Amino acid sequence: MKKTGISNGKIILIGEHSVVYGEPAIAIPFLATAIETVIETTTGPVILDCFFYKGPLSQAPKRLLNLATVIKETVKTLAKPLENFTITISSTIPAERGMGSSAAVAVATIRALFRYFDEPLSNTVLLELTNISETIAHGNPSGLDAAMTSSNSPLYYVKGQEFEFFPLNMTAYLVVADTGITGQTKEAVEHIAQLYQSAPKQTGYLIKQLGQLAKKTKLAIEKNQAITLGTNMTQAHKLLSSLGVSNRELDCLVDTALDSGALGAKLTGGGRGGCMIALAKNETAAKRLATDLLEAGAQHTWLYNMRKDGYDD
Ligand SMILES: C[C@@](O)(CCO)CC(=O)[O-]
Repeated sequence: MKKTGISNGKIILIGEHSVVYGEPAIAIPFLATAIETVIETTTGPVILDCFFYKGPLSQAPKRLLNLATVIKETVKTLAKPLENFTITISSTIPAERGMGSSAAVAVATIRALFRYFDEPLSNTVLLELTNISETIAHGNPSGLDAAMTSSNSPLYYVKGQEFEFFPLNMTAYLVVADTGITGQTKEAVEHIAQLYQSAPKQTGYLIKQLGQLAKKTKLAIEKNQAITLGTNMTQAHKLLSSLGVSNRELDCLVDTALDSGALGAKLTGGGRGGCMIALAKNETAAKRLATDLLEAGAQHTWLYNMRKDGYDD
């Protein structure tokens, strides 16, 4: 027997980090990237076959602790024996680039396991199990990555509140550019937590500002106001920079994007590496931006047509 589970990448448009503190965030599915987990019947111990490792699940390296734990917890939830199958994971979501790869791996694998054992999977259970993995990966996840990598509609997200999906429907393009440097989400989240302790007033102020921008951004999207969206993105990047979660490479790509006519630009995801996004008014401007970003050192770029709520390449 063979069963499959899938998930997609995600892009945070606005509100990363502040979402951990209860402020709203807006994320969009990044269907250009995906993860597929295949579970196949074999005999003997569970075998894991993925990007970093192939071998018995029980001997998986420490960097796969979140994945190994979520597999064990899922099988426990299903009350099934942890043996006699092989888990093969393939991914086009670049790892540790702020695109939600850790949550997406968990989502695809939980889905595959539930299908393999022919059990229905509720969204609540899916998100609870994914957050076990995310807690190991990030320490204090907001739940946004789990919510977005398991869905293909744009989401206005507030931790602990009901999900608010909404149509993007904007006449604009995003260019997503990968610095090629692995992001440090866990360190960045911990850094802000420490900052909150050492400078609560200043940190709280910056976090609130990010929340305000997310609220304004939702209105701008509803009114198809690309210029306002761009301005908010650039403003958010400045706030995230002040919180210490940008780095030289991200700042350089943001500056390049703005110099080359982007309506706005910012880091996306945990920061300190990973990806940035830039807003372009149309496809021609987006293609020019992508070329300039590659020349400035980006390792890879993707174009995202916000009108079609999908992507173009
Ligand atoms: C940095 C963060 O806001 C997003 C990481 O993709 C962390 C989280 O929401 O759990």
